[in-house]
Amino acid sequence: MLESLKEQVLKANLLLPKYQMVTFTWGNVSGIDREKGLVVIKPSGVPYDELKVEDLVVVNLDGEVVEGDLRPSSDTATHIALYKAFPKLGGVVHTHSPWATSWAQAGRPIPALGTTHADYYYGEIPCTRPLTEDEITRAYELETGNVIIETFENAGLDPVAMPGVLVSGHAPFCWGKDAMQAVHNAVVLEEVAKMALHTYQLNPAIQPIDQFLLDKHYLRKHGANAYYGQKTTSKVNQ
Ligand SMILES: O=C(CO)[C@@H](O)[C@H](O)COP(=O)(O)O
Repeated sequence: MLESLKEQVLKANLLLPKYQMVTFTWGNVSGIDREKGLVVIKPSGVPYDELKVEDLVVVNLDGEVVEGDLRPSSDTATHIALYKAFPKLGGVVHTHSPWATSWAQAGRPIPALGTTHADYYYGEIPCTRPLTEDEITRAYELETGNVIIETFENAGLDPVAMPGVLVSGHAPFCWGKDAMQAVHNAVVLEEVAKMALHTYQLNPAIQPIDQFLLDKHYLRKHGANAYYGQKTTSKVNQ
């Protein structure tokens, strides 16, 4: 069951150490089959260099294991909450990548300071509020998902145009149309977080880029008339 999704989720998980997004067993990637209502996710605590496709765990949207001998990621409830709230998500990734995690630990959103950011994130990358003691003790992973959803609802953010978030005091979660795009967005977030910190060191007074530059870079890759790369329908570069 779900063999092709399992292969993609395995491949996506193995990109995390390749791109130095995780240390030890930190992080996790999942993918969803929305027709079946099933999520394939990394098993908890398994070293990436030992991870095999048969180790992956399949859970339903209640978080119940329906296939697999190992326990699913400890962050499974967060992944499921995001899939339920954001119907266009096909893959979710959580990392502790150091630069993005530094911004999350500082409780600071990452402003769009340049076009690298604008190419993937349509504006400031939000940081959630801290979880309350009750949320942490009662249902930590579920409430981690809920605080992300709350952050997006309060700010009126589109999770397609903003494919990631910083969880205050914790680390980033990213997503995409599938597990591979989710990891791609996580790698970009880490790069953008590193650049932003250095940008502020060079110029503490720097302001976010203007809306017209943000629009140009985001929409040339993701808009209805996108013309970046070789897969677009537009024939004319604006
Ligand atoms: O958020 C964390 C730790 O704070 C996670 O990244 C875990 O480190 C990964 O847990 P598993 O997916 O192996 O259960």
